[in-house]
Amino acid sequence: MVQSGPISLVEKLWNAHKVADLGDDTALLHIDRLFLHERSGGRMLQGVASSGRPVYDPSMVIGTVDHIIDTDPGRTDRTKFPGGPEFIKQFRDGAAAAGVGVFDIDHPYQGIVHVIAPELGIAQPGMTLVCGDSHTCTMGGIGALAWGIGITQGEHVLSTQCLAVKKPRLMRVAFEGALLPGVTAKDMILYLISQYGARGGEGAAIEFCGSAIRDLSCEARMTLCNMAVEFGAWTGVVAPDEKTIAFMRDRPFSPQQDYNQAAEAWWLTLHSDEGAVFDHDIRIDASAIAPQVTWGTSSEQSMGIGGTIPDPGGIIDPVAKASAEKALRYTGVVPGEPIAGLPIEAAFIGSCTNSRIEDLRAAAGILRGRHIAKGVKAICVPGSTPVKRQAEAEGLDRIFVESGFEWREAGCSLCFYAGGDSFGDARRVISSTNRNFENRQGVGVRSHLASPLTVAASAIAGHIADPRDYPVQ
Ligand SMILES: CC(C)[C@H](C(=O)O)[C@@H](O)C(=O)O
Ligand code: SF4
Repeated sequence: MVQSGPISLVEKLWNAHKVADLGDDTALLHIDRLFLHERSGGRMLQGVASSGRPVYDPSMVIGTVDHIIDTDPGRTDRTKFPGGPEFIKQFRDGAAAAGVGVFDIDHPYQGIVHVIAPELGIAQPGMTLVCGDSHTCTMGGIGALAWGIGITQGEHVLSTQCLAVKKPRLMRVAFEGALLPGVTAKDMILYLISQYGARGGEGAAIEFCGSAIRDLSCEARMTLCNMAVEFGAWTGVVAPDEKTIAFMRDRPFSPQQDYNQAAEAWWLTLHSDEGAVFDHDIRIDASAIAPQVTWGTSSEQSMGIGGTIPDPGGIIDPVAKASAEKALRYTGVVPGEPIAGLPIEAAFIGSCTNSRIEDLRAAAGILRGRHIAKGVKAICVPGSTPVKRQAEAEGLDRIFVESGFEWREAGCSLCFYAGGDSFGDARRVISSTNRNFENRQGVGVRSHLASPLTVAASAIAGHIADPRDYPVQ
């Protein structure tokens, strides 16, 4: 990375956290916050405990339960996930022994780790944030350098509050122009991945910029950065601006009183300098993006809602061709068939991609005064208990329930089937989540990724539908 002259946002964040140069393009970075969840956090805590080392600073480590817990109303610790109660107990015991706080199942701040961290103001612009979870990059949406780590790296952070990190290559993705109505941040990122491939951003730190990014809310920027990892990237980040400052104000753990002015002034310096150099530049015309929906088993197998299923016969690369054929077999769709109109049996709104309050408001706008199609199993899982409470205060839960959706407790839930939950007999699901891999949402379940608007419209129609055909009423 360039170290003098104009520098990029990512370099500024990098330099502000550099403790030492380790050579070989690697630096020791200070880590501001480590987040733990019960799926990977218990093992990190256990690893450190068995090594006999203390946790360096437990107050910089924050735990929550989200992955394995049930989301049914009235849930208890007796999760449906096989072995789940033991997993949860190991996490709780490890956290208690290390002095690490956990937003547990009945805590008002409980929720999906990437949703609660910014909403509570624990994740802040300019910070380095890590978690044993690939979607940690979500928090780049508020201008933090945030990335997923493995168990061993988590143990290093627990013991030292530092991590050795190889410098990523720098990529800039500019979305210029205005989005069309009915098009969201989810559509932007699916479009990007469909154009450049699921490895298009491999290993990169991506700065998302341009007028269409400035126009997005902070929550939408988080949706976009959430799926940077589905583009193969190390992380994604958006420079903080006045919207970020407004978003951060008065959150339970955001800088208060004397500190907030200094913090805000610093946050506004966190942008790429004019003339900063990037290894790769991509420019996207935002007005060319239609609502997206995936047809295959990779996020790159995505297309505009008006499109038809591609014919793998036209693919020259034999590997890509074989993978498209395999995806078609799994998802049971036919080349040449329009994607809109494909019957669905289930609809899911939730996950760290699209379960924040703005997502629920947007979906409820479409569902209000309408009912989902007969035979569709539809489930809404708010991303956090605070999101759930807020939605209930606004009456959104009533709209979901009256339209035929189940209204759940917060967690990852059917995003990855780890709660041991299922869509019942339903096989084809339209889902606001981020991964459509084989068996991701249940054995044999075919997942079509889309925005919450498209999920809501499709649930009403009983088939994959264009949200623009369902105006807010
Ligand atoms: C269980 C966890 C480690 C995993 C991840 O890293 O992303 C999960 O959140 C997922 O989305 O597949
Ligand atoms: S909501 Fe889904 S993608 Fe996000 S952390 Fe949970 S399991 Fe992973």
